[in-house]
Amino acid sequence: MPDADLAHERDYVRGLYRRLDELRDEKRGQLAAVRKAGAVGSVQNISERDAFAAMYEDRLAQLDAVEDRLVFGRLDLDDGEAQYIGRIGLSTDDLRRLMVDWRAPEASHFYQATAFDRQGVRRRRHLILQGRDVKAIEDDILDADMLEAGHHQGEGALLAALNSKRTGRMADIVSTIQAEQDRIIRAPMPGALVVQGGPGTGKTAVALHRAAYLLYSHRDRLKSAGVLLVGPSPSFMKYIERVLPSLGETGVVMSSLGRLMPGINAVPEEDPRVSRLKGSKRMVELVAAAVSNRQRIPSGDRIVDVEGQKLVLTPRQVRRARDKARATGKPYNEARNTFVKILLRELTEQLQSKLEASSVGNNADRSYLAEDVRQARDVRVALNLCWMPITPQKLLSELFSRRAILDTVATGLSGEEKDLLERPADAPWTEADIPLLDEAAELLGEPDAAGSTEAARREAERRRDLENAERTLANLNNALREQGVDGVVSAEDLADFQQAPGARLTAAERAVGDRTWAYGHIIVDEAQELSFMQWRLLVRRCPLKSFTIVGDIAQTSSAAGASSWSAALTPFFGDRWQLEELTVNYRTPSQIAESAARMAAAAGLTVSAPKAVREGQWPPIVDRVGAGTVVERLVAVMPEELEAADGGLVAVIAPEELVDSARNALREVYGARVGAGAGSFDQDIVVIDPREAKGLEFDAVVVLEPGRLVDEHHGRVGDLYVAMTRPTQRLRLIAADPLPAGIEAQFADA
Ligand SMILES: Nc1ncnc2c1ncn2[C@@H]1O[C@H](COP(=O)(O)OP(=O)(O)OP(=O)(O)O)[C@@H](O)[C@H]1O
Repeated sequence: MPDADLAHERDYVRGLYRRLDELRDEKRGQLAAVRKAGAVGSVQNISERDAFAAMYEDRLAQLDAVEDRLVFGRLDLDDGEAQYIGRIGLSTDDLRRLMVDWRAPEASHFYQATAFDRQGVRRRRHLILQGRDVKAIEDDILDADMLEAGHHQGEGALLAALNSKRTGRMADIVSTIQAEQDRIIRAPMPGALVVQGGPGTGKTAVALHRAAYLLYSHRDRLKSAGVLLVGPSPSFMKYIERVLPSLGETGVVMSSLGRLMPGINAVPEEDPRVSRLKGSKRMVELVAAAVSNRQRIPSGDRIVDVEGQKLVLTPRQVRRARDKARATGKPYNEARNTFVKILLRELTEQLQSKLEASSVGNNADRSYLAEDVRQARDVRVALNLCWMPITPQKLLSELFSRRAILDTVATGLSGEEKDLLERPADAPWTEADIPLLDEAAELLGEPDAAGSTEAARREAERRRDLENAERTLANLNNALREQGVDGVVSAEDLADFQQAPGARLTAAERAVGDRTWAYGHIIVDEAQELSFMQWRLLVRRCPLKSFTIVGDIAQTSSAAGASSWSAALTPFFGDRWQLEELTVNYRTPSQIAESAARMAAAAGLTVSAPKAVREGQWPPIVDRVGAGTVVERLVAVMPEELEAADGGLVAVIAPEELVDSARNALREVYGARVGAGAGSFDQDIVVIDPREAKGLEFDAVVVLEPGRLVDEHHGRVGDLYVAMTRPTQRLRLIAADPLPAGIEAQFADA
């Protein structure tokens, strides 16, 4: 009987939360005990205790993170067993399984089974929770025989999720992952997987759940190498930042394209021509030329004074030393050490012969002379002029701010192109500069020898920690097994935990600060926006080329972005990438989705127009208004939009030049309810440009002057397509300028 079913599920779910509480108490107790023991005992004991404490903390954080909707599904199987599916796996003390982690192989049936392909499942049940209580249950009966037993129907867990109000933060979809999405989430890790999908098909959701899945199924490898997730902008990263923690995963490094170089926080590049040029393959040659240009052969002999003796440095000597140093194949700053050593030795020999000849220092100690040469200011200046140690920032800032250098180095660029590259030395770095800085860093290597020694020292220390870790691992794993945490600790984990207290960093934390970190897997969202140079940077960060690449070629708005996957990826992956498609739009109601697709098609954009999963309440609305009154109309219609959004989020997406006036006008009426753009999605009205809107979604969207978003001075068709596909409920366009062709035809009588 249905009500008895509900009572049973409530009871079971109460039991699961009880078990969760028990585990939390247990961890808290263990943590307190370890902390109480304090920092006494041998170094080995203390570091072991630190390791335990850190692991208890991590496990506790994970147990706390899964509180909300801990369990969401149940499968009734052919063999009569009932299997509960939730955010983590839970077992009793005597290892009887209470709930299966959604990422475990057997949980895939929850997402994949259909009436045609039951996969041993008779009934799939969705448990809809409110707090810790089961509010409703919904059944998909896959085995017709079960229909007789009666079943629970509702709006459908998926539709309920899709119709819910947006909060400005993305939520996980773990309870309603659809079969085509699940197949991608669980695809094997090696190689490059490209997920193409139109707007709202769940690409971002799939990317995030795949990160959680890979961390679960390849924990050993990924826990030490880490996963990097790259998105287009800081506001987008903020939008998605809560999803992985809600899935109990905190070990993913999330970065927008402007933050991929540690220590630099780049601003967007405003000029599309600059983005295009700085993103192009030609920059590889330019940066290499800029580096070589820093090695100079003097035009004539140079006299250097060492302790009153005149020594000569000839162009020939310098050339020979340079060639030998280059032949080491080391990066510029590291090869410089060889260059300097050779010339110091030669100058020392010269000094010695001079002293011998003048009989002043016949008995001079050679090492003492070498020190004299090394310390001499003249020598330092002369060597620096030939081969200056340099940082990537200095290299590029001088290249772009001194026309004379640019003219010498950029031989393949036109005058107009060089104009585009020129910028003041103190201008902030833009997103387009980041891959060039990275390219330069790669060619330059460590800026000074001390740095590389430090890196070597850290590595040696880590190797020692690893050996220690292996010794204590057996011990630790036994203890953990007693706590029901199985197989999660590797020697690497322990080595990380055993670092000195200040340096107790997870792989993710260490990776963030290390440009040369090699990730185990990289997930790229909105990947259509990436330039050649950005791809080059990312591939360098994952030498194994294990990538998940999600995006929609039709939504490209960056001038340096891709117009085909093959063109973008072949230079890096050859033909070793696999394409998967997502075909259902979960965000935008069908009337709006179709209107956006017709607009895009009329503008010549090839779109993969996904099938919308639901009908909306409203068709798109178009307001034609008189010149100069767009903002006025916006203010006039806002009450209607807010009412329709019913407490949800309303976004105004406007061409850049209208953003400020629209925001100011709305602020006069709505004050602090109006968000200031990127990262202000806690307010219920936001005014943004299409670039900031990328990847986000809102209950209602008002687009100002859609015609301008497609005109090539302002943006690309992709921008309007992005703007029109952001709403989950309602779309309004306000235009004084002519409407784009594809829209004009649809709303001829508007
Ligand atoms: N299986 C699902 N269950 C519930 N909600 C889903 C599901 N798949 C997608 N969604 C929801 O649909 C919306 C769109 O998803 P998402 O942002 O991942 O799409 P996208 O393909 O990245 O879109 P775009 O390319 O337009 O930015 C989100 O609100 C997401 O939570």
